[in-house]
Amino acid sequence: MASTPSPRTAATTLQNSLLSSSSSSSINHNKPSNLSFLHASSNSSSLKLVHSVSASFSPSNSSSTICNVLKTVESADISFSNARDLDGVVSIPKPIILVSEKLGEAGLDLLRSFGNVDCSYDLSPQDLCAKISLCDALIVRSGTKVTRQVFEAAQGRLKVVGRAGVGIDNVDLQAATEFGCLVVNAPTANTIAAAEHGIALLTSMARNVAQADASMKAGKWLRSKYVGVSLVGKTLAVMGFGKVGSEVARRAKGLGMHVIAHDPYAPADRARAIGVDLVSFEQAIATADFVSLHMPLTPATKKVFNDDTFAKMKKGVRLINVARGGVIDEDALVRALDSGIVAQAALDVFTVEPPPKDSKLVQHENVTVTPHLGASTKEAQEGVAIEIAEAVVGALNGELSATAVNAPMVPPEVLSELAPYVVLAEKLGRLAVQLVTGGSGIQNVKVVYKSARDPDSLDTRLLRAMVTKGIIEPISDTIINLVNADFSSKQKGLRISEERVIVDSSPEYPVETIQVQISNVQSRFASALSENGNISIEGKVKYGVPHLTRVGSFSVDVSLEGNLILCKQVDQPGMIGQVGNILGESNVNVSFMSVGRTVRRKQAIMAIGVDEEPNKDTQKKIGEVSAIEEFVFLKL
Ligand SMILES: NC(=O)C1=CN([C@@H]2O[C@H](COP(=O)(O)OP(=O)(O)OC[C@H]3O[C@@H](n4cnc5c(N)ncnc54)[C@H](O)[C@@H]3O)[C@@H](O)[C@H]2O)C=CC1
Ligand SMILES: O=C(O)C(=O)COP(=O)(O)O
Repeated sequence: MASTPSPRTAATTLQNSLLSSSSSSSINHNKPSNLSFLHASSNSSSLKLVHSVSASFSPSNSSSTICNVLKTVESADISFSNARDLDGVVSIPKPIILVSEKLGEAGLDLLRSFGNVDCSYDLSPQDLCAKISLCDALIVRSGTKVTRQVFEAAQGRLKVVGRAGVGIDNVDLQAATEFGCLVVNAPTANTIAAAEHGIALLTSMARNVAQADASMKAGKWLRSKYVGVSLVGKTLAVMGFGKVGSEVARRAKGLGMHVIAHDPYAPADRARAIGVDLVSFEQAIATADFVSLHMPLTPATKKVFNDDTFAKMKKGVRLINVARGGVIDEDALVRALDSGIVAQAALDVFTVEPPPKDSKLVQHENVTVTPHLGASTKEAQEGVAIEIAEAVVGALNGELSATAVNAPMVPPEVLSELAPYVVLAEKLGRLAVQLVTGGSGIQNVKVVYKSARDPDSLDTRLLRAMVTKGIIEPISDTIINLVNADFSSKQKGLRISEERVIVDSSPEYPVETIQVQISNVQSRFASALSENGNISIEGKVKYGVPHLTRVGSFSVDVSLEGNLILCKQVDQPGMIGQVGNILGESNVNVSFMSVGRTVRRKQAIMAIGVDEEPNKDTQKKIGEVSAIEEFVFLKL
């Protein structure tokens, strides 16, 4: 027997729907597809995995506006097939995790206990693209470039990229977000290793350790050539006062150095606490004897050390870089070394890694180099491997990792509480879009949450993302999830606004009702228009199950499971029987029925939940019932 999932499982299942998997009608437009994936649905107590869904869809222009493709949505062929094992539980194949660079054993063990791990080091970009469509997760260090091409080649399967380290400049985050792929990193485990390497480079550079060692090994004994400089009392400028930078500062203080730092985002009190003055960029570079770089590589920091900046430095300054090669204009550094502005440089990182063998910078006699070893201690690599394995496994389980780089962090307890509302939000979005007449064009959607809770304590990002998913996923060529919902809606020219209305009910429940309104469109079912001319549907969660409670200005009450027929009719006896008979004759099973009316004996809306899709003939017969003014069949 299928057991009732625990709240944790429920939250995880929900997160899968939010993050890692497609839901009931996810469709890959790029090629007709037959996909198997998890679908979050609800029963009275909690969420269950219920369906494997196969969907086929013809290609469409992904840049088309919603109006151009609504007709296609209406004719999409979506078929459901259960994929349960003997216990009625969906069997899920183990995820495939590609590890493209050396990772510590403890992390690999953790990954192996969860999925099938493919350690393929030194893949060419072409080989990576060829493999990636078979992988659910990819773990990299700094050597693998995770480009847009990689996400394209993944064809929607890649759910998470784990960066076993800090810097994510080798991952195209924009592309990851567009493709709905979560990126997580391991930001803490290599901090000390990087800081210690920075100090190692600082001290060995000051005393010419590497050069002296090389010359002795070449049979020389050059004591006067390698006279060094002392550190005590010298000024060190730490550029980027984050995790590594502050640990370098702490250690340099211990060496008796005067430490200043530049970081536009660092709090002054944190610097002051370890006796470091935060100063401007200009002041830092103009006064320092040693400059140590610890900022990330971003568009703002690219080549920030260039001819102009070197010209402003103290003559004879010494430079250490354990951050990223790209923050330095390397040609300018060679010029600064040649002119003596920079007396020495100690570099662990390079614009291109490995740098060309004939690199003037690497070969320069006043430069000490290491091949990106900052994070390479046994301890750091074990720590990083565990940190990233946990983050990737969590992400594959649908959890939103605390180290997510391109998605909001949502605590598990919030996810668990919102679980049925998230399903409701997606279904309302899916219903609302089907009520729009093909070709009308959707630009403005408003989601109204009625809740007894203080608006500040209600996190609606998940709900908004799921309404968005319901609306645009059927016409999108990518899976929509929490990572890419906002991006995808903007790209399609869709403006989704939100309103929170405080109601006088129990704050025990996060949301009383969710209403989805679509304005300035025509509807296939005129009764779905409210007084102000907007398509408007509203739902609520009852006993854990999402229900449709309002269509236009009519109240209804039907569980949002299976499919739905909405009929507008004259309010008169016998209507339920007539329509029920027609459906029964064609073997369409009715799961729920509800009638809502505005004025007695005048007009009513009948909402009928059906397990199967009525064929054209059956739909025609319903339309021919004289008291029925209009009706629409909607897929949930
Ligand atoms: N060589 C190696 O093996 C390693 C290199 N790293 C690199 O070191 C860098 C720092 O790492 P963490 O300290 O862990 O990161 P972090 O995020 O804790 O610190 C980075 C700091 O740089 C600051 N920053 C951003 N833009 C800046 C700017 N324009 N000017 C000055 N400061 C700026 C941020 O406010 C932040 O405080 C990263 O680029 C990372 O990739 C980290 C670990 C190992
Ligand atoms: O964590 C970082 O940012 C690093 O640069 C470490 O890189 P690596 O994992 O050793 O290739």
